[in-house]
Amino acid sequence: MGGGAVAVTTSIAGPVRRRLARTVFPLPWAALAAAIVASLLGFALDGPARYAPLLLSVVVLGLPHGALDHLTLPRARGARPTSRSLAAVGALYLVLGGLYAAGWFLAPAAAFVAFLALTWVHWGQGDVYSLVALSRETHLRTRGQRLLAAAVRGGIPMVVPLVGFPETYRAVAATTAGLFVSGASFAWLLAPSVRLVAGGAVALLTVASLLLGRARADDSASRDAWRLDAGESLLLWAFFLAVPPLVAIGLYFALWHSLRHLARLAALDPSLSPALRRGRPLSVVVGLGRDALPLTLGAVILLAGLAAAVPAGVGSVDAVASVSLVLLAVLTLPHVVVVSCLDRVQGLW
Ligand SMILES: CC1=C(/C=C/C(C)=C/C=C/C(C)=C/C=O)C(C)(C)CCC1
Ligand SMILES: [Fe+2]
Repeated sequence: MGGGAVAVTTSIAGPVRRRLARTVFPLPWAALAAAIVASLLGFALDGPARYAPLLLSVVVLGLPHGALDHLTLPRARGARPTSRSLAAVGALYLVLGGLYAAGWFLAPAAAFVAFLALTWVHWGQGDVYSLVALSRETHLRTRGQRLLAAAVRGGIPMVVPLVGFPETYRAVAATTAGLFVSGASFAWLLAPSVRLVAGGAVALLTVASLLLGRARADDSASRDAWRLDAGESLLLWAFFLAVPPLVAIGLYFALWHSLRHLARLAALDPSLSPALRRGRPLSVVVGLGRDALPLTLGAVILLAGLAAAVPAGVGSVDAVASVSLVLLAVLTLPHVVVVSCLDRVQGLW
């Protein structure tokens, strides 16, 4: 793979790193494994309850994980947010979010496909950070390896549900685009060739990334990091193959992506470092929660505004879930810009 070795400058001190790793890794593993077992045993949520994990994930950890974007970059640079930096993030959200929101009204099917691509990139980049920064010594040594790992980690949640549950996948796409136009069916998603090519590509990427990582892991610490990567990759494959997508995406978004990002932000906040060092999780949660509350509430108000604005109206729980997805999409575009800047500041790429 191209690119020289990159050294990540996350500067998370050893004890804090270990503590964060103990929070961020085992809990979601257990939850995902339990969901796999429950699904294999035939337990399934029925009717409107199917939407509960997704809707809960949006409010509980999902929106808050982005609601700190205005504080993130100054903190990563060791500075305090200024009115200028706050205005810059506000303008970014207004312009990019506004343009993408207009895109949903003008070309909803394309906007949905763009959302899948955006999520692929973003969930991939988030996982690469955790893999690199929370391990003692990473096996992901080069930029090329990290790009490959990002393609795998973002690709699994976006593609594997299509392999296992094509009809649910199609229905969510059609309902979401259907908020804006009638007749969006997304029937092409059901074509076996589409599923085979997409699923096969992500499977090949997974194998390639793990083989390359194994070859680059040349000491015991980086071999541990590789084992964690391999175990997680297999867990995610099994999870998205076995667990119905509305439940799976909800659990993943809250307990995997958002929790990891919040842990990353906790390590940046100087006021939380005593609590992190001493292992006081409640103080960390309260500290993060306080900072995230205003803009989480702002986003809930936006959700109500968006629900009122979509042409089809919102009269059912699946439409509520779809409006939430559109809001997530619109907020995720500027969020990806902030997180990509953070990746750069922290030397991830
Ligand atoms: C709900 C759902 C889907 C899409 C979810 C997406 C795209 C979520 C993105 C969330 C983001 C970007 C959160 C911010 O970090 C799929 C895969 C179509 C399958 C059916 C269920
Ligand atoms: Fe995110």
